[in-house]
Amino acid sequence: MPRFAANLSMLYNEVDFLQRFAAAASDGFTAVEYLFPYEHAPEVLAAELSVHKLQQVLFNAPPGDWAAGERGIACLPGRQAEFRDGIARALDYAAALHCPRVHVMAGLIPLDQSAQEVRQTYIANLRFAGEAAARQGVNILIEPINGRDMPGFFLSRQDQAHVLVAEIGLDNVQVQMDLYHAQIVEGDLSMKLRQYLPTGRVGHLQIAGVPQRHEPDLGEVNFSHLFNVIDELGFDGWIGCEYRPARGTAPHATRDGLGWLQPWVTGNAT
Ligand SMILES: O=C(O)C(=O)[C@H](O)CO
Ligand SMILES: [Mg+2]
Repeated sequence: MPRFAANLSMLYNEVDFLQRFAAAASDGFTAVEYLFPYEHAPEVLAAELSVHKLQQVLFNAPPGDWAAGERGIACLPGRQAEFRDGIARALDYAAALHCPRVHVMAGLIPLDQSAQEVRQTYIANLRFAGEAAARQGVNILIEPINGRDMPGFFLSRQDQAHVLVAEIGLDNVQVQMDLYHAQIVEGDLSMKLRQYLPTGRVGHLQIAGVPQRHEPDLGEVNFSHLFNVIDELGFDGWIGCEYRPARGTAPHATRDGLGWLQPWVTGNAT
């Protein structure tokens, strides 16, 4: 049976961030993920996890200057020192939160650098991150993101991510396969799952309806079918529910949209 984690950056925006842990737990989630923990002290987050009996399964390394439009710095020549500091900070949080995965965003392709320099910078940075993370038993994830939501992002396709992971060459550097982005960029999701999950190189899945990034039962993708494929393939990781509830921030907007999840937590899925 697939295991689902609530993405607290997108779900439960009807309440403040620190209240989202309780909301997710009361809806039956046993695991959470979110983009960035850094506005809160690790012990505050750890207390929320502990009180609500939740596991932290994923968060992101510092992405550079998000407000200025940066979406990671891993591929940016000249930012290696900042990248390394960010990995150290992320790993401190991972230790405090007992979190086994950190997503490292690639960044937007810098147009004033050669493609070769950008690629080499990315690979060297990911090797650094992977080696540092391995020392504390953490996996580093890289995620292809669609170019409509993030124009110019360095990483957009599953095949590109798997080539890079092979070249980085560390067991603990893996792919975060977000089926929302994958459907927009390349489609053929069942076959892509069948191609990539058996490699053991996919460390985390994420889902959302396409094209509006609402609940997975809204839109063009048949997620019930995909959950059965994921189950059949024996994927034992987590599936992050990384969508914006269609009811927005109305009271109980997230809970009222969770009907799609019920068969998968009660064992009544077909
Ligand atoms: O946007 C996504 O799909 C993600 O998973 C990133 O962590 C943040 O952009
Ligand atoms: Mg994602």
